[in-house]
Amino acid sequence: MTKFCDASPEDENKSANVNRVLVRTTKLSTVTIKLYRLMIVIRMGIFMLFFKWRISTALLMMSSLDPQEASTAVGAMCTVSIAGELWFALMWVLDQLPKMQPVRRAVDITALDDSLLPAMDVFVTTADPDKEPPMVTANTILSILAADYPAETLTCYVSDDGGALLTRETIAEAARFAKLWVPFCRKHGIEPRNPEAYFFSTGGPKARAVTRGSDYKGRSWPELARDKRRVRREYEELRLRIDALQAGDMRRRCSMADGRRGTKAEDHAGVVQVLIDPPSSSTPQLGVDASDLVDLSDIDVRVPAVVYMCREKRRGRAHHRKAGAMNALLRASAVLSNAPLILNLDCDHYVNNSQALRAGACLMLDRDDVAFAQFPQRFDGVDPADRYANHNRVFFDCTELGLDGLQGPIYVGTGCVFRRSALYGADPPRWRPHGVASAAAAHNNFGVSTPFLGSVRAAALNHSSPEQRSTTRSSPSWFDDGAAIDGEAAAVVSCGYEDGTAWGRDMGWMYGTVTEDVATGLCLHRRGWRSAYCTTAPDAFRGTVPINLTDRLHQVLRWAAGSLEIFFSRNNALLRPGRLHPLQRVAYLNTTVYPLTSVFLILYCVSPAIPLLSGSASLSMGTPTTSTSSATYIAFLAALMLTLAMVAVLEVRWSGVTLGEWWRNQQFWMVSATSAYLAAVVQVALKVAAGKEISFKLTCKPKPAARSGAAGVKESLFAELYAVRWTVLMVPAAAALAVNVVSMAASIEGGRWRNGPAAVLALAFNAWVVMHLYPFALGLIGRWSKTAPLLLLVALLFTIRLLCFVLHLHML
Ligand SMILES: O=c1ccn([C@@H]2O[C@H](COP(=O)(O)OP(=O)(O)O[C@H]3O[C@H](CO)[C@@H](O)[C@H](O)[C@H]3O)[C@@H](O)[C@H]2O)c(=O)[nH]1
Ligand SMILES: [Mn+2]
Repeated sequence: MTKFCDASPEDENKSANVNRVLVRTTKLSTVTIKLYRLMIVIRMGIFMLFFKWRISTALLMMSSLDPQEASTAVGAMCTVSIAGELWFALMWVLDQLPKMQPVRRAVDITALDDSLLPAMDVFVTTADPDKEPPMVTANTILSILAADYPAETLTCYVSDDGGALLTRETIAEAARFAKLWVPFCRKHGIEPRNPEAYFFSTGGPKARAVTRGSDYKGRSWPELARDKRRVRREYEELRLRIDALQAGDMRRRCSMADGRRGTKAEDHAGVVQVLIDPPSSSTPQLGVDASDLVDLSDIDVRVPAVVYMCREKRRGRAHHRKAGAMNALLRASAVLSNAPLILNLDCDHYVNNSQALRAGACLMLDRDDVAFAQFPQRFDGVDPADRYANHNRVFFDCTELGLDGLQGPIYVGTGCVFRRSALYGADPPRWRPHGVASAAAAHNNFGVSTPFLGSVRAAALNHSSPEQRSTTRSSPSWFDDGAAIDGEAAAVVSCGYEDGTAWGRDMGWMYGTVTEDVATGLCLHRRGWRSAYCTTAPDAFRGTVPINLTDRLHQVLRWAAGSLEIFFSRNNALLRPGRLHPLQRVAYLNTTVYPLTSVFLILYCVSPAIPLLSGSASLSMGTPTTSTSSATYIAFLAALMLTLAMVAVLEVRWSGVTLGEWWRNQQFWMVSATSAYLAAVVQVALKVAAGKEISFKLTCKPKPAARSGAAGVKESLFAELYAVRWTVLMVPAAAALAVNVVSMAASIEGGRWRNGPAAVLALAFNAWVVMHLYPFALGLIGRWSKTAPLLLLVALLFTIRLLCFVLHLHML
């Protein structure tokens, strides 16, 4: 019960009306972290020595070259390879520096005072029911409605960017089922509150249903089995109904020759429709004993409000993808519930821990300069080997923790709680010494809607006086004037609303990039806001991932292209730093330039082949110094590799990521850097040079039936992915290594190696590449038809890379 127990200057702006510590922040300062920092510094030192040596030898070699020889080719080659090495070193430094001061935050939700809990609007985005199964969306909505948050302060907004009747009907069905599901969850305190995950245990290892009495948190343990059976039967009926809706939708589309979804998705009217009205008062409404179903006497049966939104879209008008949808949601929700906190979830990310919303609220109440609290993204249905590095653990468990020690984690889309006032372009309190700016007066920034401007004023007021946090509605009573308010809500989602305003530029979610998340977070950080990272156990939210290589590479491509778009926009982190912490700026620079690595990587690999092909410079650029410089080079490389490995091991130790996960990350980095990143560079080059817009290819979400948790699932579920087991794939890898060993042995002459060190290094490198090739080999077998051309291209690049690297060594 101590107040501000770790009172550092950072804690000074804690909210005054919190009398217990909501959030405890610990700086990691173990021996491991100290060693980690030391190793990073040592490795940077080695880099300096290496480059000093590398550049001076290159200059020396060029000056000693016979001018008859085509020294331009040699010069170009040296330049390219040194530039490559410099770039790789720079990228490593940019990646490591922001990770040097990680912190961990633990929230204490029991310290929350329910009466101070701010209202929360949850935004769910959907775009295409063909790629995003309606059943997945329905489950997400149900998990939100059943979350442990006061029903009268929670509202679920669902955006339907496809303008599909199917989506609207699905949400309506889910809303109907919620009247049973939500009280059932409350009665028995079950977890997770996503029916599919609860009944069919698809939620991964930690998210299994309560099966032991000791874990039971509800009120009538003996009744659980009976109630569960009945609710499950209802749920299965819901599934059938939604399947029938989907089948009907299919028939409808088939009967209309040109009435495909594509045309409707890009051209439809705006709709805002309240599907469940907000519960009227804050006193729990108790249920009755409906003996044929579930006994709900003494259970609060109120269900949070549900609002369906489909913003207007017209052909030829930019709709700005997810960012546009989020901004429309921001305005529509302002007119209706105007909650000070906003949670953003993609339609496939459900609430896995019913306390997650409270955890988010803790972080926001703890400090008033936090614009958003990002949760780690966790996923179901990833194959146990995580071949495509879908879990992205190094990012979520190292990078984001490191950033939290600076100015806060990067916003990466789904699973993030926002402060509404921050999204309206307001400065954080520290930079606003003279009270709230009368931003709401600026019509030209916000657009013209009287109720909306009123809500902005209410939100600003709310931000300055925390005691009235939970009552912020712009109108005295929500939906008093139902029809008028609905009409106004529809007006703020019309496609012309944003014309001539600051939406997408200084307000709301940012436009101009396909990764609106990174850009939006960057803009908030630049204004001086900070963010916080919120890890919970069990995982707060869980989502789905692309399960085949094609979809995964498309996703990586979109992220890479979006990042580069930010780099080449007015949001460039280097040119417009604003109030960014210097290391935060480094982190943003890293997140926006990384795809360029592919260019250096490929040039680096191909450059040694150029003189070979042109025949200008002989392979033996040999000078008497060959063997010594080759040995020095190898010594440097060995030191750099060794320190890299040590940094990795230490990183793995402090963060709790496994070495396997770290390795998978490296592997998939190699895969992406030689394929998707290069494509992203080309896309962005086309955009910068010719104004060709980058498209947003929606990720396909697997259907619930195909989804499965990582633990205890038989591998047969991944039949398509696992045509061949890993062990079998060891064979070609071992063969490749054997070939190398033999060729190395063959290079022994008279008891001495010709070019021995180079051969050893080539061997090691070969082993490395072969290991990276693993995921490809697996993908190739699993998905031959769809990914073959792509895979062949990448495999070709790899081969070139391998050959060139070996040649490169021999040329030194
Ligand atoms: O025009 C569009 C396109 C997409 N979406 C929604 O945006 C979300 C993300 O799309 P998805 O295809 O699932 O992309 P992912 O790569 O899986 O998503 C990650 O990366 C995106 C940025 O590229 C972020 O927007 C997401 O929040 C983040 O989870 C989904 O809910 C979509 O329904 C829309 O609402 N309108
Ligand atoms: Mn997604």
